[in-house]
Amino acid sequence: MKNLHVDSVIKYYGKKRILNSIHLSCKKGEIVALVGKNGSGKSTLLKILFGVESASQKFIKIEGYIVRGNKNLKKHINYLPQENFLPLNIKIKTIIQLFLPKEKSDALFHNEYIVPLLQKQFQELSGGEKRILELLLILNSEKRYVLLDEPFNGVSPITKEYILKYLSKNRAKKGYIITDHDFENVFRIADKIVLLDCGNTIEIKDYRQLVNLGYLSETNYQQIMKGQS
Ligand SMILES: Nc1ncnc2c1ncn2[C@@H]1O[C@H](COP(=O)(O)OP(=O)(O)OP(=O)(O)O)[C@@H](O)[C@H]1O
Repeated sequence: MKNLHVDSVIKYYGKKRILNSIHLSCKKGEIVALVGKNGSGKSTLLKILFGVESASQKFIKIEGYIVRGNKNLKKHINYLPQENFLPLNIKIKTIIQLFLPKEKSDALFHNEYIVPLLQKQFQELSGGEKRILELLLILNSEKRYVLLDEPFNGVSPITKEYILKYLSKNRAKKGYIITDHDFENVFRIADKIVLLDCGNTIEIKDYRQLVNLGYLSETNYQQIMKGQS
């Protein structure tokens, strides 16, 4: 089975139970939208999956094999954190060469969004420019599963549209778990929606459930329905 499967994740911060034995899976070629209210634990779950946050308990299987140890997780999974992660004072061209194999870096050197940035250092980029560079590096990495924590944050509408098309075009190559509060755009490309609520994951079959469970307002729901008609 070509998928990333996680279950029985339990996480406490102090005495507060954040994740309550949750489970989640993502097939290769699938885009999973992980949504939930502020503070519901989405970032925590992605960090646990990538192995940069500990958990009291977790069980992760990748393509049928149980994965033990955080180093092994990183062999298969890449992660776009909410915060910038690239070195500040290195030229973008060098960062791309360090981060990607030659074939991929050469392709990125011709990307319309990257060309104007190549001779700059990361610290000289705007927030949105930083985000698209980091996102394209993660999406072009060799890893089979990617976790994207708020990829659209600070990104202008036209660039967002570009990212959505880029993801759709490349969807077959990897499995994607995306969390972002721009629910309308994320839902447009998602194959599956999972709500994190009170420490549990709930697979959403109907947008109405998101209203009943307090994630969307009635107005939000009408917006989605209007967008679909
Ligand atoms: N390092 C930490 N120490 C203690 N509590 C934390 C820590 N990181 C997160 N939390 C708490 O864990 C809960 C889940 O946080 P998390 O950042 O995972 O939520 P989220 O769903 O990603 O939220 P948002 O949508 O606002 O980004 C919150 O109550 C938060 O206050």
